[in-house]
Amino acid sequence: MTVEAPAKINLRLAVGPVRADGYHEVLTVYFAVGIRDRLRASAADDLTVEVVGRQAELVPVDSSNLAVRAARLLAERAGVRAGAHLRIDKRIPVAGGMAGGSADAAAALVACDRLWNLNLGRDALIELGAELGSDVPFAVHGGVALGSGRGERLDPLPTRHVFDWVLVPAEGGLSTPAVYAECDRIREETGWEPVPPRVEEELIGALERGDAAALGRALANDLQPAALRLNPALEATLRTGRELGALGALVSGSGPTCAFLAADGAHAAALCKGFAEAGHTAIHGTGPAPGPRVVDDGRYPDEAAWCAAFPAADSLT
Ligand SMILES: C[C@](O)(CO)[C@H](O)COP(=O)(O)OP(=O)(O)OC[C@H]1O[C@@H](n2ccc(N)nc2=O)[C@H](O)[C@@H]1O
Ligand SMILES: Nc1ncnc2c1ncn2[C@@H]1O[C@H](COP(=O)(O)OP(=O)(O)OP(=O)(O)O)[C@@H](O)[C@H]1O
Repeated sequence: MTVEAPAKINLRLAVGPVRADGYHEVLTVYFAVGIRDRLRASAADDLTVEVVGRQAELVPVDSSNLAVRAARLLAERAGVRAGAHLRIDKRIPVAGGMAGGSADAAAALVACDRLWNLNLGRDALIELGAELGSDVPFAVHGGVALGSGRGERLDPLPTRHVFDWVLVPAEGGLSTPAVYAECDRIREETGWEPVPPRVEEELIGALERGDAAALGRALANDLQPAALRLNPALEATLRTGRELGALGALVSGSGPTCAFLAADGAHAAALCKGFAEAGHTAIHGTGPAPGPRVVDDGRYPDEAAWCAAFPAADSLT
């Protein structure tokens, strides 16, 4: 059973006050982008994991792996034996703010649900996902959605439009708790008055209309100042993208991956070329991408529909 699951960008990440449970109240526009990890689950007596691919050496292969935790939780709740060997092929930057671990957890939920013939359905898997991490429910959901609470409560935001992104991973990762803590420190220093998080109408309207220029102007991330303070080199990456003509530029989630919005596929290819000349790796990804999909022989079962909905091929420069 092989499943591919996409990465995410937060088009808007509004961070409110810290709650009693230590999490921050957020309002965020999640957007699934077509850079995917692939997870194969095969029948086995115990639960084991191996990781191959980009930055595989940075991913734990013990019980702390988020995909292993997901499979174990699913087995517990369904009352079945947790028997599976998981093989993860990483392409999503690790600790990059693109929810790679959450994508693997979502892929494991979908793959093991099939492998163990549970047929729990997507809503039940989304609910289980919330126990694994704030981003996991969206990783199961895919597409575009408004996330609230600590990010786990989802309202779909349907859009018929495809957007082209250029993602620039950074050297090293950033720890999500460390970035939220830095955000708190900055707020304390600057005397921030707690306000509930909100998402601006301009961004929702631009998404609905497929207006990439307006969407580019509306992108915003409240964690960005914190990510920039922890990794000042990102400032230059964002500047390079703007100088190359990106419609919008921001740090993705807790960073350090930077996301740049392009007008179309050709513009994205030109931005990738510009970044490569400036010495950066750049990845072209389109979206909104559907959530985790079972793949068979490397092809999506409904590939014709998939290609019609998401015409531009995702490519690695
Ligand atoms: C930055 C984002 O990726 C934006 O979507 C998410 O907020 C992070 O989601 P995630 O990686 O799934 O994070 P979790 O595993 O739920 O939480 C990790 C840590 O991040 C911090 N955290 C996370 C989510 C949230 N709403 N407030 C927080 O303060 C907490 O310190 C928490 O202990
Ligand atoms: N399957 C997994 N893939 C990647 N990292 C994992 C996985 N399981 C556990 N981890 C650990 O989780 C840490 C965060 O990884 P991840 O790639 O999910 O970060 P992230 O993309 O910044 O997360 P988010 O965007 O949800 O905040 C890694 O440093 C790694 O040690």
